[in-house]
Amino acid sequence: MTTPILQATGLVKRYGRVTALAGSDLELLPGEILAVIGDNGAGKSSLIKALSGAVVPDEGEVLLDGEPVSFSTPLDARNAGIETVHQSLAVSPSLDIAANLFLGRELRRKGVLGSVFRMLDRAGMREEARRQLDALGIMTIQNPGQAVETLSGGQRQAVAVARAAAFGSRVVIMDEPTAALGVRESRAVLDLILQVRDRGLPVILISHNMPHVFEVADRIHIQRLGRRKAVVDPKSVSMSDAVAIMTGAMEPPS
Ligand SMILES: Nc1ncnc2c1ncn2[C@@H]1O[C@H](COP(=O)(O)OP(=O)(O)OP(=O)(O)O)[C@@H](O)[C@H]1O
Repeated sequence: MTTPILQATGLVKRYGRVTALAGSDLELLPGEILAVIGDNGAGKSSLIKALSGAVVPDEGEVLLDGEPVSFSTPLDARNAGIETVHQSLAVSPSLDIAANLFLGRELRRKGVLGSVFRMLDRAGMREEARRQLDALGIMTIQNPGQAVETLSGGQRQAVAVARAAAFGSRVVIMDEPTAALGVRESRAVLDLILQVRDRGLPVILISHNMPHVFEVADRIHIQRLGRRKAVVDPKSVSMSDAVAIMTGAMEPPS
């Protein structure tokens, strides 16, 4: 059997009396897009937060490439190669695209200018940003020096996805990346997600949008009442059956 890139077993997360995760498992295989679907409150966000270091689970284990890991902060997860694109976009509108791509890990100038005077290598960052955006085929962005506040919602989302793709060395997690987008912008972001996968990075995609999920996912993890209820193959399960399993109207196929 292939070793999952990212695996969670028996995750429990309680918030006071609410149990958000009641022993949840998850497996992300190399090179796949794993969609995570579930009704409101099923524990999707809590699951993703536990995998990305945003919450520390009360119980359970997370394995990265088969090795146990414990993330106390999102930075721990990032340092381990797990990049997360959150629902509320963490882009800084007044900064330009290149600066956004490198937010928190800016390139410094070589020599004392960088090491002592902490001067930023702006030209280097723009060049690298251009390279990343080109690699992801975001041709609509002409100039990496453009301020993010002048971009459309889809272009901003593309910048966030590009950042995750650029720095996520092992896993990219996307929480509702198309939720706020129009048809054309959603299309561009879905294409980006496919490109990230095709470049060899596995992706976890949380979405309520069933057509999007069925279009891009290799497997679909169905979360229900804080647990993984089933994993289904979008090629052999219909959208209505997936929704029925998600809401409890139908038992998953054994
Ligand atoms: N910080 C918190 N404090 C208290 N309860 C919380 C907190 N975060 C989540 N919960 C509760 O945990 C349960 C699972 O929430 P979670 O956000 O993980 O579900 P979800 O599947 O992502 O839902 P949605 O699709 O609505 O975003 C819910 O009952 C929620 O109210």
